[in-house]
Amino acid sequence: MPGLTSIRTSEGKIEIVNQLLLPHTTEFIEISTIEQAHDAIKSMKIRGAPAIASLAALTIASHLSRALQADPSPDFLTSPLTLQEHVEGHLSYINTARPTAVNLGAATRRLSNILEQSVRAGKDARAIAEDLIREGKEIDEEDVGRNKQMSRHGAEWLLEQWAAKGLSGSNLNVMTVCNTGSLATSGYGTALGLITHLHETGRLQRAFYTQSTPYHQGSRLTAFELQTLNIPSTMLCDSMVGSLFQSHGIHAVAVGADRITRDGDTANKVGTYNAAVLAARHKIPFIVVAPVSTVDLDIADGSSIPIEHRPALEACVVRGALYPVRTDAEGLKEQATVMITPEGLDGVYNPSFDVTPAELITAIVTEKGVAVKRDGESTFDLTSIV
Ligand SMILES: CSC[C@H]1O[C@H](OP(=O)(O)O)[C@H](O)[C@@H]1O
Repeated sequence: MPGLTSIRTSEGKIEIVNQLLLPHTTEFIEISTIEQAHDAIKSMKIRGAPAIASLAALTIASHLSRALQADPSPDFLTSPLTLQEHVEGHLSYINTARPTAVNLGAATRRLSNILEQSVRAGKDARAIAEDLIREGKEIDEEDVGRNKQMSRHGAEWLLEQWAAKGLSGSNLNVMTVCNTGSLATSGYGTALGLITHLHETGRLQRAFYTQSTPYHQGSRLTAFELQTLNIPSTMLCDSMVGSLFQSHGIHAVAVGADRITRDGDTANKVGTYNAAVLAARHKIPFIVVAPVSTVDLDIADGSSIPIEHRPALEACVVRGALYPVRTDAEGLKEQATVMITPEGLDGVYNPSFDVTPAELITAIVTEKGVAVKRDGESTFDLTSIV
């Protein structure tokens, strides 16, 4: 059975599945403007670093396709420079939707570079728009093949590690955090793609995944994907990772990434750092699986990664009721939304990501291959995989 999908396009129409409602409701929403794409990303109707990059790129392409077909043509198609100003404005705007995942910025920079090259080449506005449309669609279309490549690289590397330990015949138990499958990408997935590849090649014993609260990417999305793919899986609460490692033979932890710095520090769903510390204690290989577009060579280490803090309310709802309950609970919903004061925190700490230092990461996998640290090194040289 094919995997689930985050985005679908037909006759120039873009639709996303509203991931806030999954798995109990599968509702597709049409995205036809940059503003709608921005809202969908910011409100997490669509999420996952590669998926939000694909939506941004496809929305720009769709916007320009409609402009080329409009009669009369919109003013911004009057000249290359008016087009460049118009598109750069949209790229800057969509880039503000969420700060941590670098893929969104990588996609908008790629479109900006094509725009600049086409303007410098002396092309007319319509030809430049056509270049941007092609590139925007390419950013989405290339994702699935890239994910299958990195998944194979990661799975083969992991099997080699265990074969070297005399476990060549064993199937593997792999734990993951959050959702990094088809719902987080344009298809197949990254870390969940590695798990899928092991399953497809008969080398997976079982997938384990954390709930990944408060959005529940694990219990709502990863669960849905693994069950759809008929992959044997077990869910655990975020606080149970240590207990799992104490009581079960886990052969690896494979996670995605939202931003990987030059030295290999990695921002990913909050709870990833906890799992990395526990994996190190239990000597379990910890693998990051992500496309090259997630690597930010402009940032030396994790201290410079912007960490998104989500609205307090998103962490305060349990079974439909609001928590933490305060004795002065008058208008708690209003209080829940103002618990994080402009000056700092008051009552709810709700970062969406954390940073795992390179020293806790065993391998980083992209579509170009696998990088490991040199003996005695605590950071990576990612040159061979970017
Ligand atoms: C391949 S998805 C990468 C990354 O994105 C997720 O975050 P979110 O659900 O908030 O967009 C999670 O950190 C995944 O590992």
